[in-house]
Amino acid sequence: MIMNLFKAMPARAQAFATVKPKARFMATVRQRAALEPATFTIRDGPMFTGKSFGARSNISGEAVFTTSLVGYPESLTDPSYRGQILVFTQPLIGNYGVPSAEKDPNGLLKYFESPNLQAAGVVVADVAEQYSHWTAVESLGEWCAREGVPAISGVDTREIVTYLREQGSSLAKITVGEEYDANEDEAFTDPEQIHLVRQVSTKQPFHISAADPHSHVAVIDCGVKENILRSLVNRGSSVTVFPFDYPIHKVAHHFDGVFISNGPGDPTHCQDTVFHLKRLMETSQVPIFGICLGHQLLALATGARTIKLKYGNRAHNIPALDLSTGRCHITSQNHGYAVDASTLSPDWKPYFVNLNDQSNEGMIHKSRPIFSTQFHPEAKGGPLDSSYLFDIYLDSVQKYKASQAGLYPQRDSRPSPLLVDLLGNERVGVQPTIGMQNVAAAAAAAA
Ligand SMILES: NC(=O)CC[C@H](N)C(=O)O
Repeated sequence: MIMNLFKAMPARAQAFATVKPKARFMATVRQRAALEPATFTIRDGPMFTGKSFGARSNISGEAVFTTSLVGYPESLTDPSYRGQILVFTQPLIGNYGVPSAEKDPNGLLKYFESPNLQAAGVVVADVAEQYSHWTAVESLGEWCAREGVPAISGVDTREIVTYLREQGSSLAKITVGEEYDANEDEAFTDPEQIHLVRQVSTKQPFHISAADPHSHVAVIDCGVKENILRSLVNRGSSVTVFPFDYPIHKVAHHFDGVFISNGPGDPTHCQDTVFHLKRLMETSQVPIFGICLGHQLLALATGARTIKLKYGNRAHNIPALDLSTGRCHITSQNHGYAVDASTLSPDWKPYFVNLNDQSNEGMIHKSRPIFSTQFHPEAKGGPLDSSYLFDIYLDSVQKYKASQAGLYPQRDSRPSPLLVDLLGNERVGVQPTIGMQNVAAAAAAAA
């Protein structure tokens, strides 16, 4: 083994000598940038000094932690992380690099959950500068720098996470450069004060056709993960994706099902969506499925309440008990809010419960095909234990479609050319994340 390593060395040295001068120069620039000091400061809490490996800019946001071991490209492109500084408990992050924004035959991103890096900042104990994977096109540091997202390594993430567990999710900032004066701070930006869904939702409807569609679902985009669209389209349902505040109840009769996506921030910011969902359930029998923020919005629409958890659940291995079968599923999660199950109205019952902290993990209507989950059945990253929920949903969608055949004979699963031919097939006008200052500026500009 040792002999093999020695044998490999001259070959590596030789390979480096053949690297083009420009590439060598870029590598040196990157190395220098990587050596720059950076700080991670928690408001009213400790400050940690480390090294910058991302963009040379300062940001602030809500510091949250994830205990997921893999899946950093998926997590960091999940729009639900918008405005958050993500602290990884897994100590070595970046060793398999970052894939490309390549698309699949349906026009959906193959490896990312949205086109851009969504988190406001990244905190790791140890970043891998060398990476290796067949899908990788760049390093985590190169990606963060290109996307304008600051990142810090060389800090004790155990201490940070212990603090966040004890104090709860906290406002924090990443500052890059030699001099840091805690007193000269720009204010800590609080993403809770910003309507983050408005920033990540498509500005206009778009359409993705399944190859041989059996149904057509309307998706309310609050920051939809690409794998939710893949999960529907690959199971044979075309999707038309609507902005979060689109009056969905006015167009629902064109569709066989309505789906409510995940998304960032406080669910109570989306009062328009909540009102439209309430009207939808009053005026239509259409099957509805909601995931994460979608679950919280559906709950608000039925009159239930949401609460903020101390530090949330962000992991790929959280046990959720299906109360209808007694089976436990290992689930992928990323949320800071939860539905208060004690406020569910009599037509509803809890569907799943979290076996770690007993928080609500889903609800189901007692007689209609409407349900929602706090966890992510589409995973990415995470286990696919609960992906069968998409099958249950699409079964009810097809049943509903059959029951409507007499009422709407003109409707077929190839959506009306009038409705969708004019639509594009990707998210429209969604801003990349370029640090929380920019997120705040964009919010001010949009107001
Ligand atoms: N993944 C999500 O949809 C997150 C929902 C919501 N923003 C929360 O943090 O609870």
